[in-house]
Amino acid sequence: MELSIAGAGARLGGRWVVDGIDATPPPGALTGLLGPNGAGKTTLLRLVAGILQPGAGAVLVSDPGADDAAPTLPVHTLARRDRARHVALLEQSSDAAVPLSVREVVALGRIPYRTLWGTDTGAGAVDRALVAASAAHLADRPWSTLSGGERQRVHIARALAQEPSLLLLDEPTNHLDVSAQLALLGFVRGLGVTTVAALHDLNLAAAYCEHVLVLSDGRLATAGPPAEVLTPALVRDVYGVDAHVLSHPVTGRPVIAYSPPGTEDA
Ligand SMILES: Nc1ncnc2c1ncn2[C@@H]1O[C@H](COP(=O)(O)OP(=O)(O)OP(=O)(O)O)[C@@H](O)[C@H]1O
Repeated sequence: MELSIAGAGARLGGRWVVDGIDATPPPGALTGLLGPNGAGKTTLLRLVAGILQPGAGAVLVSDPGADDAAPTLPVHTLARRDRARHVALLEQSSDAAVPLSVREVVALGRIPYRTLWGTDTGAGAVDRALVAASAAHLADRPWSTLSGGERQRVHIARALAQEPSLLLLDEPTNHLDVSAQLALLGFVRGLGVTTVAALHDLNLAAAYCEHVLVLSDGRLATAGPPAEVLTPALVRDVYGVDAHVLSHPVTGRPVIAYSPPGTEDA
């Protein structure tokens, strides 16, 4: 699905917490949404998901039913069921204790596909999603007994079971161990689905994202391929941290080496 964010803004609590964002994440690729705490990443994801209506500008997507791929449709005007079929938002996980098994939680992602008779035509989607999120071994466990990282995998599986054409992930690597972080982003990148993921780890973004959007104080500070965007000046300006940007010896991707405060002056 093609996505175009055109001057989008959101006003919450009497101020513009997201302001005048213009961005076109590349279709079919993984875009990283970066920025310090409170920069507006979650709010922008909610705008893009269509669950928050922009107070200014628009978020446009291509019409899921049309051949023309140009993004012309304001996402918040999609019928609820269409939106639920095409757009998946993985929010920062809640710890609600629901009396469901893992498989039942993942199957919640299939609700938009149920017919009037309660049948789902996407046989196997739940199993495929469980495997993709490295959660197949958890399928029969009660949800309430899972660890934080296991729950995160199940949340991801539920979003994947939706088989969306626009995937929005809010800190998807939260709680995951290094191996699971790499596996998840590698998998998502390989999906070929337009994906926007809020990430705090600049090195993960540098390693896996084709494109990054950097927010600062609700505005778009810069956007582009990680190798062009993730410079020492950017890390200094947006995060207030000194850093060196190295080149990964194998992949050639940027590696950010942070300097603890005071060490650059020594
Ligand atoms: N409902 C709301 N009412 C008032 N202010 C809000 C509301 N929701 C978010 N904010 C404020 O908007 C700003 C952006 O919040 P948002 O959650 O989008 O940031 P974020 O970049 O996702 O942050 P983090 O990295 O800490 O998760 C913050 O200052 C936050 O306090």
